[in-house]
Amino acid sequence: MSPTPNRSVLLIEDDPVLGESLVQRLNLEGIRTWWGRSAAEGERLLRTQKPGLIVCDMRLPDGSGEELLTRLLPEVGGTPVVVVTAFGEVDQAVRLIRAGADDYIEKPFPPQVLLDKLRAFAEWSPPAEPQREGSSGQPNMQKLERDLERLARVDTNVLITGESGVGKEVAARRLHELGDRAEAPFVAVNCAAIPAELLESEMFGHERGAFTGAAQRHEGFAERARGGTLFLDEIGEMAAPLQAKLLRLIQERRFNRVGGREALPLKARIVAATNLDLEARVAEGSFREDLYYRLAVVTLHVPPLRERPADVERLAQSFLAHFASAFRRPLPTLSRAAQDALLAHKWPGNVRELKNRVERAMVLSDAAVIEASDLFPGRQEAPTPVLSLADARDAAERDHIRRMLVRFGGRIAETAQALGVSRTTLWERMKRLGIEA
Ligand SMILES: Nc1ncnc2c1ncn2[C@@H]1O[C@H](COP(=O)(O)OP(=O)(O)OP(=O)(O)O)[C@@H](O)[C@H]1O
Repeated sequence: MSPTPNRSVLLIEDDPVLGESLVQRLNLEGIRTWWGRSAAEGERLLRTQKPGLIVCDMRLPDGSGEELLTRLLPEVGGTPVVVVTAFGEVDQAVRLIRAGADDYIEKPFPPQVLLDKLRAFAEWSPPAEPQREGSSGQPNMQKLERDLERLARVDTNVLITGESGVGKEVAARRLHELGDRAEAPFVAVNCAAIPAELLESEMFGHERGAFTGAAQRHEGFAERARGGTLFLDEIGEMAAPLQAKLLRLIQERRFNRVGGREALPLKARIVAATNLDLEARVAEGSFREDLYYRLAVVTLHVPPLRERPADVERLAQSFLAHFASAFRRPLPTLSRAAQDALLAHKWPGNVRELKNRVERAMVLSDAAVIEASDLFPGRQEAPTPVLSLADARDAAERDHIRRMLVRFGGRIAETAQALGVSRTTLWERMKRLGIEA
């Protein structure tokens, strides 16, 4: 019988913000965590507990993590050790890996990175999750849907990342609707669109007479969100002075209206989103590290549309239905060439671009069938390549199998059934045609 995996962590880390967000996140995953805030405390915990993994920062108030680990590594037996280094101090980690540590992480990093490392150690592999139909039947979107359902039940801050137009705000709204806060307001703030000098009074509100022109008391976004969700979009664009105020809001869950003496409680949950590389911003000093750790207790990544071909088809159909109803006309269909063109496109503007293209096609054409040229006007038809009959047959077969795999979310058994062949035949055909599962 294989031993039960020891899902527990000893964290030796003196930074209260990083430590707290890691402990919170690990607990959320059901992983028992001991937190030593100094080298001495870490050593005591190591001798009294039996952690399944040790995560140790290199700079500790009462000594260096390197000294601690060099001394203790011979004693930890097979327990994996992950070293946390400051940005740009990788050589120290390399020395420790030579001395027996198993891996390292460079600061700043969101808690998810640590979880991924944990999973990478074989005994940490999480129990297999049941396959369920999510929003699209594709593994990455199923995972997003599952994460949203799970996170809707807790109150942790969430940072949603992904390219522009992938649906970060849609994900944040879904998180809001799935949880207990659904009846309360969802207040979205575009941190990049509001001028820096107005953002404070817009975010926290102001008292009457707080500044010239403040004729009335004004409720800010934090107050208007009540017990709902305060969604901070484009958080990476927030100016430094406001970052400090937001940190206070998150830490103390209190805020003052501009010109107000009374501290008001923050009742809303904070969900932030960014399409920038926030870790890089932290490393270059334009985004506060402590604020980053507070916001990114859980990071959810929404993949780009080009990695979700089944969503291209599903969303295109739903936008056709949406605009047909908005324009009060019968639901058009997509020609075969239009479907192919949608799947071949790289979608730099993601779902927003798809929505715009479908809307424009329906404005330009009131035919019952939408053609590729309606979706991609001005695009040159590719000249027909010269192919042998055998190669043309292979190309058509390859395209068709790929499309059916997309339609059935990559599930071989269902795809084979729809194609009227056995699973073995499908596997063989895919191998011959160079199609990846
Ligand atoms: N799953 C979806 N279903 C229907 N519409 C969607 C979906 N995802 C995104 N959209 C639509 O695509 C557009 C962009 O979505 P959204 O604003 O959520 O993206 P975003 O990632 O927050 O973009 P940005 O980074 O530019 O703020 C919106 O019009 C939204 O309604």
